[in-house]
Amino acid sequence: MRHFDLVIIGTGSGNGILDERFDDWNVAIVEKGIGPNGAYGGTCLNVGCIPTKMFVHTADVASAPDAGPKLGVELERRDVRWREIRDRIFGRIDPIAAGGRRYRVEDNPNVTVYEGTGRFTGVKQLTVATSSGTETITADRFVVAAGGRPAVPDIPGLDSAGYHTSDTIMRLEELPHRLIIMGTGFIGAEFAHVFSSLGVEVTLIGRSNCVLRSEDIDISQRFTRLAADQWDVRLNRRETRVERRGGLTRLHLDGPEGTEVVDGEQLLIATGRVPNSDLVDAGAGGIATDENGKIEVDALQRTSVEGVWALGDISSTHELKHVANHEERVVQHNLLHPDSPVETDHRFVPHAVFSGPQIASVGMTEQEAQARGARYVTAMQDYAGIAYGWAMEDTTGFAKLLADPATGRLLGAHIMGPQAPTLLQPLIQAMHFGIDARSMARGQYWIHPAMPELIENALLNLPLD
Ligand SMILES: Cc1cc2nc3c(=O)[nH]c(=O)nc-3n(C[C@H](O)[C@H](O)[C@H](O)COP(=O)(O)OP(=O)(O)OC[C@H]3O[C@@H](n4cnc5c(N)ncnc54)[C@H](O)[C@@H]3O)c2cc1C
Ligand SMILES: NC(=O)c1ccc[n+]([C@@H]2O[C@H](COP(=O)([O-])OP(=O)(O)OC[C@H]3O[C@@H](n4cnc5c(N)ncnc54)[C@H](O)[C@@H]3O)[C@@H](O)[C@H]2O)c1
Repeated sequence: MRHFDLVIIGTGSGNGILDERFDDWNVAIVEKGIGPNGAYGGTCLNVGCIPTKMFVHTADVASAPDAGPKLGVELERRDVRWREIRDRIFGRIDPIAAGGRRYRVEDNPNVTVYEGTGRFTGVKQLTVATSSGTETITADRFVVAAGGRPAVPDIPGLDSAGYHTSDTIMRLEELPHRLIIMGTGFIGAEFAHVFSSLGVEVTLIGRSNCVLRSEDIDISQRFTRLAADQWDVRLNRRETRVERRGGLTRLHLDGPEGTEVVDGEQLLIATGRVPNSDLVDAGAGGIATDENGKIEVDALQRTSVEGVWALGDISSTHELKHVANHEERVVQHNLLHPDSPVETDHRFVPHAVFSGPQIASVGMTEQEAQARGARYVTAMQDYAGIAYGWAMEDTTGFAKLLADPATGRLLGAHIMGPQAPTLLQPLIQAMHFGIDARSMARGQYWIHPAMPELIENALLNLPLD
């Protein structure tokens, strides 16, 4: 049985742990391969953040004609060359994944890469099934960075009818005329924007009464209205059955007005993700998981087994790449410096939804502030009320801030509209570094007439004590 100083399971954020400081460590990396091609490098690079945002940018360009008429410009989207779009994106990504694999396999003499699924078969003992057989390895330290996978609901007929998830939808051979998307969270909202901008008719199915229901109430209500203007949005629905007939997938639903059927050439399931703790058989390794299957970690990212760390989607409540990367840096430090460990900082975790419009958020939503009994005031600022908003003729975007009225400290910030993620960044900075709203608004210049004036005005609108 080969024994290592360190075994890392998963090459998403886990891959980033190793640098030259580990050159004299004997390390094994275990990776089963992700996506349709069994790629190296995890979700974000191959089937997540990066390709989706490359499609989103293309979609934004493709939807530019929609903004023309109100500015007195008539534009036309004449042709969408789907295969060219797809192949440009994966023509860039696939070689990066292959290069990452090659680097570890060929250029890291201290690293052994096992290409197969690893399952714990004892405490600090992993059995890996590779194409050349099964091998059991042990190590002083393990990092479990095995991420998650799309959750697929149990609906009669779904398996035989066939479906896509975010792992496969971006590699379609042809654009469908109609696409059904099940799930109104991040992935549903982003792919609805991507495909509708490329000319596909999108039907979006949700169980609750709004789209992006975890967002601040004002954001999700406004977004739900805007979604219904662009897509066939069906809320408060339950799926009862799926069938495939005559080249179409037919989804049977129960809703407020009884039963109904929607159809489309393709069906995308976007109903959340499940952690891969079952795939690694965390339990057999003595590693405690919670009721959602997430590996339990403390502030140092340690699991219930001494010498076993976990990071990213398999353990974090925030399924976001910047969080996985932060946790990876914490684990890296703690492996290298066991006598002076550092803690993960999850105080102000931002996120963005790259849909149409874009959304970005950090800190408390108003409903969370109410539930926690926090003392807070709010301020709203429409894009329509700033000079750059006039230039864009924006009528729907806004920023909403929550702050402590006594200290002026920001509690939450939520933006919906053009460049929302970029506009949010200074507010994240203010929250991290404890800059109060008044100092932030009046302690610096704001470029005129640029979009961040949205933030300046929102800050000034806060009714502080
Ligand atoms: C469509 C989509 C879009 C996204 N967009 C964004 C975005 O814009 N911004 C953002 O911040 N986040 C985004 N995310 C989330 C982000 O991709 C994840 O939070 C992040 O990639 C998680 O990284 P990780 O290292 O925890 O896991 P992963 O990157 O998933 O890595 C886990 C690796 O472990 C391997 N593995 C699993 N089980 C085993 C096993 N038993 N043996 C061997 N190997 C195993 C897997 O093959 C995988 O390669 C998106 C996710 C999706 C699905
Ligand atoms: N821009 C980004 O940062 C980004 C983009 C994509 C994904 N992600 C990450 O990936 C995670 C997964 O994305 P997601 O959109 O799949 O999950 P999500 O949790 O955002 O949304 C899933 C939605 O599906 C609903 N749902 C569950 N079962 C359903 C069913 N049977 N029928 C209809 N709806 C159902 C849920 O109620 C929820 O609203 C996100 O939570 C996010 O952390 C991030």
